[in-house]
Amino acid sequence: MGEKRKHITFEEPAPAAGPSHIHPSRAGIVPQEPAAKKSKSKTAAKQRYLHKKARRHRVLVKARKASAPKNKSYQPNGSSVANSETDTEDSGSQVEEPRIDRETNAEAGPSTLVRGPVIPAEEPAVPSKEKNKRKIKETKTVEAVVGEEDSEAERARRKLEKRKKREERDRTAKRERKAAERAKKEKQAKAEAPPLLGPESGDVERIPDATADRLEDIAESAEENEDEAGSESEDLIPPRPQSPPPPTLEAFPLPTSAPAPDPKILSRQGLPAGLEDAEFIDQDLRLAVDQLQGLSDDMKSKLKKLGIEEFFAVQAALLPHLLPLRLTPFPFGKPNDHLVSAPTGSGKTLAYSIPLIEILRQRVIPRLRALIVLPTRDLVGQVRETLEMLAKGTGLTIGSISGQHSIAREQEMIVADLKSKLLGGSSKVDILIATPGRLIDHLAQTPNFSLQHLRFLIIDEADRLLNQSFHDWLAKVLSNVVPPSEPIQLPEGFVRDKQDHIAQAWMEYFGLANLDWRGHEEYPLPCQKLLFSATLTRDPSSIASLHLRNPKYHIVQSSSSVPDAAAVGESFALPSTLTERMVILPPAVKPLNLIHLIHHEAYRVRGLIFVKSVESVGRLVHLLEYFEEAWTGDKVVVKGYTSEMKAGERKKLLDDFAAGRVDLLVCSDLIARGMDLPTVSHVISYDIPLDMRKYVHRVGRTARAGRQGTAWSLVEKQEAIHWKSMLKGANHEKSVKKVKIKDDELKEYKEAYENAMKRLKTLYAKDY
Ligand SMILES: Nc1ncnc2c1ncn2[C@@H]1O[C@H](COP(=O)(O)OP(=O)(O)OP(=O)(O)O)[C@@H](O)[C@H]1O
Repeated sequence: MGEKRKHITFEEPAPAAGPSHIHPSRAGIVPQEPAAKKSKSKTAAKQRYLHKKARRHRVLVKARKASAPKNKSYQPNGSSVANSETDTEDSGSQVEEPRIDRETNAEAGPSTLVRGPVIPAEEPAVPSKEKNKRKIKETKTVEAVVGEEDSEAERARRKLEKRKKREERDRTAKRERKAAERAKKEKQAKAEAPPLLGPESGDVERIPDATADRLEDIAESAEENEDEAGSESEDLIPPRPQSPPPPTLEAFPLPTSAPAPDPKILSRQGLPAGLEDAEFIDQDLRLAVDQLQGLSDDMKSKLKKLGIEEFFAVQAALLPHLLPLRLTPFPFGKPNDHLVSAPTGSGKTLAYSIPLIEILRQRVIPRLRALIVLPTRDLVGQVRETLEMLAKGTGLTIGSISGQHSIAREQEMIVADLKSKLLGGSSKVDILIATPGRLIDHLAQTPNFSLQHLRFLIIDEADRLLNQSFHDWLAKVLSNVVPPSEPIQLPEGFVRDKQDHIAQAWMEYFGLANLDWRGHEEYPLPCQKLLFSATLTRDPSSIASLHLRNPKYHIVQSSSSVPDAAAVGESFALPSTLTERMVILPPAVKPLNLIHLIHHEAYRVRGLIFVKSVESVGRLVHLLEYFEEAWTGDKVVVKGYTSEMKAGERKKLLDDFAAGRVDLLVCSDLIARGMDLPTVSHVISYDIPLDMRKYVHRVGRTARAGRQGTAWSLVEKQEAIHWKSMLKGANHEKSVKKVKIKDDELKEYKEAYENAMKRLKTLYAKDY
């Protein structure tokens, strides 16, 4: 490359006559060869190269001008030009022309120019390559001058000038854009860059980014101009050194909400210590009845008679905690309270019934020592049956108060002495099963009904009961568990026995009755609280009101589900033997789809159909009955089960259902919770449940005690979003499979269905 340049430079001064002002050795010129020897094409190439070089030279000159002191602008030939000619960018191209003219006129002809610029003495030494460039530039200038005499050339020049101006404007805009970007980058770098290391640390001194960028820009502009090789006389005005534009005002930060508190922390707030660390129990855990320590032989044989050979997970986990305890925990220890969350049908009833019987059977005199609270009358009846089976032969008495009988009748059943005023109360029963409403009634109205001897307080379906106030039933119960320290009014002849309020029987049994308790620390209440549900709440506000003592939290769930002990609210666990399906459909085709499911899916098996209201129960039962009458195929027996029916009627219906005399029960959520109907193989939510908790309890009426079961949900199209988000919120969306029932599958039922619909319309038209 260097060699080539030498050749070009050598040829350049050829047309010039007269002495050169530059010494050949300074300009890097080698002795001249005859021009005739060069080929034409080579000459053209050289010419183009010279143009290019000349342009570069002008760039350099202008850059110097821009950086020269104000009063004196740089002239390649060393002369001064008035500032007015040079201090605007636009004037840059104009400057070039007068200079050329002046040079042409002032100097003695082109030959003077060919000699090239005279480098002022004070100028720093210019490298020989640079000198070559200057020489080439001068050659170019001569050509321009000659061309100017030609009018065509003049027009071309003006055109060129215009173009140059336009391009200059573009370049200026680009430079400004770049300057703004650079300023932004600098600012960012300043904010982010670690402090620069000093030279003493061995680092190479860094060029400030801004300077480096600036140099890059100049080089880039030059490159851009070089790329425009076709342009005859490109005149690049180098960008003026610019100070970075003033920083733009920073925008005010957008308001941001404070980060949400960690749910784990939230869940712990207000929770008694011990509830943070739940014990997770695999649903598949089993324990042989014979292997359980502390179980009486009597109980073992009873269980075996009931067909129970091994304990389910919830029982295997809880019984070892409860059985070793005694009738009187004090002074042998303070019993822990327990919260148990286990799937529907997993055997929670036996998990608390067995220890209750095993511990209370040690008692000498009857006192009310266990209270079980349940939300519905039906459940009270169901649990009572279980306890009576287990209590046979122990001498323990089971009672229930749920409004099934009058209050007077119930009083007679549960209290031994209704007349005397007894500080320790009087009880006919050892275990009482109650609904909260009726319990409050008895606390307020029944003489000698006292909870002060309670050894166990059991709340089944705890999430529902804790969420319902029932005249503040829980606070009232808890205040009655604590015996009054002083009797308000003693009946005549009543002698106050200060130990009376602490279950005299066990005090005597352990030789504690005659102890002088003065000066002793108040002994702890023996009442142990056990809470159960398939959807147990851990809402701190509900839990706090229970005043739990050293509580332990047990969660039974399938091994595949991810345990989240710190999850706020409820934990949902469904039976692993449950199959879940959903059909998303327009409301108009719901009845026909239901009919298809009944006959295709659930035919000859027991099923529950849940609807949203008592009124809906009646209407759907009518429709299905009419359909079955019109239907020529196999028939199913459908009945409604509502709270409006008498207790006896309901009981009879459940018996018929259990015996297979009724195939399907259309019901509201009345029997969604806790009811143990072993023959239910299908649950159909004709109207979807409003929340996940209700869903879990509904579908939990099937797939109980390890049996298989299927749950169908008919979801109307407009409900689909809510439905899906409900499942998603409980992390359950993948468990419910979506199914589409094709029109073809419905065809066969259409005639009978239309017939039934006509009759239904006639019936309801009569009613209104
Ligand atoms: N170890 C066992 N072996 C066999 N069957 C059992 C065992 N334990 C309980 N069962 C039976 O399982 C069924 C369901 O039990 P239970 O009603 O106690 O369930 P649950 O957990 O209370 O359900 P829900 O949450 O719906 O109230 C009952 O019929 C019961 O007799």
